[in-house]
Amino acid sequence: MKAPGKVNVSLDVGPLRADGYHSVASVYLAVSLYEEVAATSTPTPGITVSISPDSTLDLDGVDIPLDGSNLAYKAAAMMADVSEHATGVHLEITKRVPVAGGMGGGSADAAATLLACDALWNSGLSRDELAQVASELGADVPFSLLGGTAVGLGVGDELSPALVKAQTDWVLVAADFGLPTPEVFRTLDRLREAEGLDADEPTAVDPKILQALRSGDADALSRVMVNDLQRASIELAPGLRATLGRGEALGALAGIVSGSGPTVALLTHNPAAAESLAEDLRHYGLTAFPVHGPVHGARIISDTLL
Ligand SMILES: C[C@](O)(CO)[C@H](O)COP(=O)(O)OP(=O)(O)OC[C@H]1O[C@@H](n2ccc(N)nc2=O)[C@H](O)[C@@H]1O
Ligand SMILES: Nc1ncnc2c1ncn2[C@@H]1O[C@H](COP(=O)(O)OP(=O)(O)OP(=O)(O)O)[C@@H](O)[C@H]1O
Repeated sequence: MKAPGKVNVSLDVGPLRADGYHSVASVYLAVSLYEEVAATSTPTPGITVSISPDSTLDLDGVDIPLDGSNLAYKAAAMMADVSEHATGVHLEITKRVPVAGGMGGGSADAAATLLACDALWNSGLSRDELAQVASELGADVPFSLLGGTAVGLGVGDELSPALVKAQTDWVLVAADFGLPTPEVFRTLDRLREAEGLDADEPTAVDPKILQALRSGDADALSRVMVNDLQRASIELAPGLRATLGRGEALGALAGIVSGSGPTVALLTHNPAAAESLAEDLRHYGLTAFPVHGPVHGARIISDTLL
């Protein structure tokens, strides 16, 4: 199975709730950077996980747990609980999405694992039931199952698909460090508190963002994309400001920190512009991937469907 990473084209963050989460209003875009998960039955019961980085991703010094705290492991354990024919299972994850990068890489692993175990054990869960399990695993997991373009409300898990056929072309700049999502949210709360600002409850996304995405108008999109978490990510990693500036100086229409960061997403006019911007950024020693969106959510790998 493969599942995509995401960029939040807009992310409006409300106040901290009693459950430790923040309500959000976000436009999610699934992009063409995929995680892969192969699930195979094992003769002994239990769940094992192995990770093999794709050649495009440097995992040196990156800590990914292989035990019960791995999101893919958790996904398999939840599927085993509801599947009559569950067996032992080995999950082999091929990583391409930067780890702790704000692109929902672990969430993509979880989404791919849900489908892989569903197929392996014939769980009989409906797509809605799978989405329910997904939302128990994390705020971003339901979107990785769904893919495409969607508006996310609640904590990001209440999704409404947005009919977007037009493609937008981006360059993702991966950092050589991660940012823990909870710390980025906490930093935003702290910055707002220091300013004496009370965040409004987000209830809807700016319709201009969906209009720009639907018409594939990258210039219009570049004027309206926004991420409330960006300033918190920059507070924790001030070098991100330079990455955004570099991207724009080299011709990106606009740049945005993806989700909780530190990956930066740079918007371009077309695939050729994305290729050439990525090439230019590599000359500055940056890790840059040209991608496009929207792409499909978690699904069986088939080259003809790429
Ligand atoms: C930043 C985003 O990636 C934007 O799509 C998501 O909001 C984060 O989604 P995620 O990583 O799947 O988040 P989870 O694993 O569910 O939550 C991790 C932690 O992030 C914080 N969190 C997450 C989502 C949210 N709406 N409000 C939060 O405050 C909470 O501290 C939570 O304990
Ligand atoms: N399958 C997994 N892949 C990567 N990290 C995982 C996985 N399972 C658990 N983790 C842990 O979760 C942390 C965040 O992982 P992930 O790559 O999903 O972050 P992220 O992309 O920033 O998430 P999001 O955008 O959803 O906030 C990692 O630092 C790692 O310790």
